[in-house]
Amino acid sequence: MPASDPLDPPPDPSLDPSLDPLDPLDPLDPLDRERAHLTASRTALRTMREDVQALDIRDVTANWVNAAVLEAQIEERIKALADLAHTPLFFGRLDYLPTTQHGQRFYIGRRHVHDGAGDPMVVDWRAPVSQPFYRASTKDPQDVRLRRRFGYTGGDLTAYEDEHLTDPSAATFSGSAGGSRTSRLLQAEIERPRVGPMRDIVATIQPEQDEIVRSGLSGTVCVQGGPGTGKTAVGLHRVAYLLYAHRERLARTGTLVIGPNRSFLHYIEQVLPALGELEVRQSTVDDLVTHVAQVEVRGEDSAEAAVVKGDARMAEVLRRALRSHVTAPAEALMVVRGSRRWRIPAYELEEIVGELLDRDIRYGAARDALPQRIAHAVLVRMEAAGEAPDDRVQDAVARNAAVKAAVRTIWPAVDPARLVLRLLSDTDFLAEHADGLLTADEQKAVLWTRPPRSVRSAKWSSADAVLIDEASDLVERTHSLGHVVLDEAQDLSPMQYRAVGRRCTTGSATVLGDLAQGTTPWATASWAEALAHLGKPDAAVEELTAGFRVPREVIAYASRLLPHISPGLAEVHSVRESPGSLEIRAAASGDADVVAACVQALRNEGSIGLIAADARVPALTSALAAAGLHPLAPGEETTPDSRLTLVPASLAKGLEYDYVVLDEPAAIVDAEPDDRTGLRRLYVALTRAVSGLTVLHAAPLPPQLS
Ligand SMILES: Nc1ncnc2c1ncn2[C@@H]1O[C@H](COP(=O)(O)OP(=O)(O)OP(=O)(O)O)[C@@H](O)[C@H]1O
Repeated sequence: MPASDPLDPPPDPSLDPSLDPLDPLDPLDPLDRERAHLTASRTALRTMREDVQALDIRDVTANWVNAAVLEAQIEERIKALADLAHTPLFFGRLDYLPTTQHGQRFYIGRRHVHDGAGDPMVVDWRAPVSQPFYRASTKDPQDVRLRRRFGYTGGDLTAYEDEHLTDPSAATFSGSAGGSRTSRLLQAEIERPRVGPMRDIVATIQPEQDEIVRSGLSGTVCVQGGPGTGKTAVGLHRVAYLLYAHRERLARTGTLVIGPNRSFLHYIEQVLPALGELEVRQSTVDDLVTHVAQVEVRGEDSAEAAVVKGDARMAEVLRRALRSHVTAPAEALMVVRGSRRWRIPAYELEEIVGELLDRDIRYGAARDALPQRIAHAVLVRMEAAGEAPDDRVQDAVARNAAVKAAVRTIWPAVDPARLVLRLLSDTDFLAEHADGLLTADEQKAVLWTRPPRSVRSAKWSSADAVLIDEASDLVERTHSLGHVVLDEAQDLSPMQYRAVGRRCTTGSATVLGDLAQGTTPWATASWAEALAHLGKPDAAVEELTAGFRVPREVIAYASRLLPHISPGLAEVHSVRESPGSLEIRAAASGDADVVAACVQALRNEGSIGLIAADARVPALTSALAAAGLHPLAPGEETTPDSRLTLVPASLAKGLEYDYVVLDEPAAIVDAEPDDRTGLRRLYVALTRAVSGLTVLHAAPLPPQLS
């Protein structure tokens, strides 16, 4: 584009090296200068979009298919170049020392913007040149002289904050709001009311989080972190980073985010699109496996049965049961071709079968290979008899009716769901294959008391679907993706880890969780074990301990439970400067007090979560309705007009609200099969609040809290 093009952005004073923004004699106010750069960047972005819109593809595409593909790509590009009013184009700036990057200045934003000459006006936060924005410090300035963060109100640039990384005498943070030892913009971001879905943290990713976000694609990372340490946020930003750094490879192989339930997935689903990534699938483990198993989950297991079904020993039971379908041939095989007959004796067939069983290949692949192996044996005989058969003859023999019939008997097709159905209904079949693996009691626990008639009529449980998934993988290898993020991983059973692991056998994973928040009877006891089941025993385990959600006083209160639920685990240290509020009240008049506490919480700005034991939800719904309050369900998006959510304790994990009213802690503990699980559930519920927590109790509080 010529320099005189009227669409060229106006000259940008912030990039004029003769004007130093830090020079007290500079007549321009730094904020005005930055606003001018913002305006110029927006104009440049508009021009980029208009350039794409004006592309004429008639002459460059040979046929309509290519044209349609190209048009779709252009549409995507136009969408990606939209200027969203409430998403600032840049949130930071780096001024390098003259020794590096030619002393250049870079504005850091969610996407790359360049001017008419192709020079960057905003660089993508994921570009290597942006990394010091997240990692540099006065101890290690990484050749950066100045780091500047910007504050926005609505879409307007209203504040900035500087760190002079090479000047030890400067106040740690200085800027339009004055000097401070901690970042006021970070504090403001953390304390911003939480109405709406989860949002990105791209402007304020912390150094230890950034290390995880930017770690390489080839390795699996496991992150242990207490409530609110940013595990989910880090996992999602890691996906965005990997898609930037390895776009082509991941476009081919695919990326998947796994969350604990659909309400959680609804809550997080906007983060990646906000970062410009629209192509990432999000799913629960249940959805993943039922899709493959092609069964519906309609049943529920007792805790005892689910623990056994989720145990890794079941993988071996299934393997044995599947292989038991292979039978040694009883008699010789006769193959007739033209006027000749070829006889393969039983012992030779047995050798072929034995060799296939010894090789570590899938049941289905071995079954597919068997006809060719038999045909080969026939060919050897033909050659010995002086014939000169070629590959076509071998193929024809492999398709011979007698060979096919032999394969059907020796190596029959097995339907994975039917196999599991039989294992769970046929006492003898289970006993035969679980011998030495499961005790008699364990076998009894998994057997159906009233076996279903068919796969379709069976009331499959979640754990059953995972068994079918395992069996399917034994028959046919599961397709592996390039990268899988597994959130709230601590709740998975060994068999579920295996199900996730086979979806990234040739790729890598990011495993996120908190051992103290494990609330399933099979919850993970150690990450080393979990990673072994996942098939990534060498993964690095990182720990995050800085808390960005829960106020100091509240996390200290909840942490009283830690020695009882996960001894040895580090307590979260809240980075929140403002104290937040914690109130613990004995409620005299039951539900009326809870409703009153919600009404009071609604006087504050932001979202309100009323968390209660699942069984209390109907009564509380009625009590709220009587007061004219109609709460949302978890995962439904809060809006400025509808800010109250009634959260059954079983669905609270991963979610957060500005103010939380916690109903009857003892009921939350009692609803679980054992004390430790109950206290863990309570720990989750106590750690959902961003600004204030009110605990109401009619029954005595669990003694571990005192
Ligand atoms: N660097 C950061 N800057 C600003 N906010 C952050 C940062 N890191 C995390 N947060 C915020 O802290 C809150 C908690 O983060 P997140 O939900 O990712 O934590 P978590 O470790 O997954 O918590 P839980 O264990 O409870 O699921 C979110 O609102 C997130 O946006």
